Amino acid sequence: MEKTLRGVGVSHGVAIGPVRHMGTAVLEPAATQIPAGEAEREQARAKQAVDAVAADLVARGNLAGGEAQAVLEAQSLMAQDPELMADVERRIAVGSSAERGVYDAFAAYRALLASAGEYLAGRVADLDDVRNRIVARLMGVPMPGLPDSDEPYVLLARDLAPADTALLDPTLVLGFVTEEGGPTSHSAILARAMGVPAIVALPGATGLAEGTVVAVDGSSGEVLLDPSAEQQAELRRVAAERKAALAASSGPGRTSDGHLVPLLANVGGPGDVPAAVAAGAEGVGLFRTEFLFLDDSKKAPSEDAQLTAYRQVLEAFPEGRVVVRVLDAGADKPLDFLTPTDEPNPALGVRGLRTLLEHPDVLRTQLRALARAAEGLPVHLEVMAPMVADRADAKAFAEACRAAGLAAKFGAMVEIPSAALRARAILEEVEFLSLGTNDLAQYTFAADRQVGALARLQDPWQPALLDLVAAAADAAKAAGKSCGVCGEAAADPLLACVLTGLGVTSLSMGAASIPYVRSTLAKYTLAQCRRAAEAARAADSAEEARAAAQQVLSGE
Ligand SMILES: C=C(OP(=O)(O)O)C(=O)O
Ligand SMILES: [Mg+2]
Repeated sequence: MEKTLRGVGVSHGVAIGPVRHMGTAVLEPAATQIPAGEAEREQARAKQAVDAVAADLVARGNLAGGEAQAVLEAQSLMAQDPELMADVERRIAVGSSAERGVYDAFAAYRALLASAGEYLAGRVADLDDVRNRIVARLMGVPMPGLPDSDEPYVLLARDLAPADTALLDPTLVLGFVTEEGGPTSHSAILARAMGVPAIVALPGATGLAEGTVVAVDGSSGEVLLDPSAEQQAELRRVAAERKAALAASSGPGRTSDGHLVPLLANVGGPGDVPAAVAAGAEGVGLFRTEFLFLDDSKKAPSEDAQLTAYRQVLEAFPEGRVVVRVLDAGADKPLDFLTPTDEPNPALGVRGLRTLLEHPDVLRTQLRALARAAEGLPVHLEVMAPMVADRADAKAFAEACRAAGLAAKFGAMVEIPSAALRARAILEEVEFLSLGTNDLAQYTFAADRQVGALARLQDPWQPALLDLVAAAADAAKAAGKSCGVCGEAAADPLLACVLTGLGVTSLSMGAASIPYVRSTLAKYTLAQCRRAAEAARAADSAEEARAAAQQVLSGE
């Protein structure tokens, strides 16, 4: 294999460490019969695997402590259930292999649990996890799902779903490399939120052997295999220098001639707030509330649970601005209890605001929790709806906000081309716009944001996308209202200057990108940004637009 692989760098920085695969194996062992003479050996193998998994779960519980410890200890007891073990041994005695015996015995137990009332049925997922651990150990393959590692690693995956990424331990994941996904995929967004280097759309990434040491350069998109000690030292030195230079930039977002462009953070919950504050975010420009809903895909979190999470985020920015997006379920962020499963094309189906208008109780609970969370705080709360298509959508959302007694500004995300084209009408109903350039690119170019092969069309430098940004920003200016960008386009320092030139009034991004954008924006005047924007819009491709903007900015 080549020593250097190339993909699309989507989150800056350098990570060096061994790779661990996101396990994807379907753990159904073959149902072949074993000779009778091997039964005893297979039974011993099964017992050994069960004991090892049970001990491992207890050890992990001891490390984790708290509630997690109780869950892991309960799982360990499940693994060692005497009746379950007796069933495994019976199955092996009549010809099953150890792995198949475990698989079938757990299936029978699972059926019993599933039919034994709500509480026990809720334990089915825990049981499946125990079964997968034992079967994976017997088959000698990685566990499906997140890698089992106590050492920091670079995560390799075909792609990452929000449900996977919500469980990632930021102290263990040094960086991500995925085969699929574009710059706006959730793997990329999460990597930026965690501030770890990441590369997406790297064909063959999952072919790397488990444990291979790699150096991931999230700026260049390069993965170096087995880097020498000198190469590692050089990469670390360059990354540290870059970081120190960035740390030196501070203060509010502004051009060199003082035009203010507030730099806000994209967060998924209270856990992302410290990084946002540390990066000097002037507030939150996108609080993706769906991450609060991922813990239990069967129902929404209670009003009180939501209130606690919202309050924690609001309190972190006492005098600042916090823009909360109401639940954006569906398509790439499905929720069992809300998202239809029979849609031929979920990205074009009932998702975002459409889902909430079909489930007004969920919207009402969320808005009430937000209203209560903001009570008594000096924060400037703004609430916006995802996937607004037209004025009727904007009106329905504004009415729901008013009905919930929300003392906040109500806004609409512009992530469907129709909303950008008719921004003026939408602004009759709401007080601000926020451009979701990830979905706006997806719908403008009919290019699924999860498909790595279409990365060219998801590139936010596409002049057609810039035209739509300009249309929305112009309408907002005419109405005397604000129009921010909260899609990943805002995290690209050069593009951030172009967006400023197009008339965008704030930029919101993963916390780790804020210093990069701040230091680049501070180098140019508003007039230069405007000229760069004009040059980019006059181009015919994303590459030309980028080069044209670069030329304008570097030539002056
Ligand atoms: C900000 C956006 O929302 P999300 O990435 O969560 O769909 C967007 O679509 O640009
Ligand atoms: Mg979106």
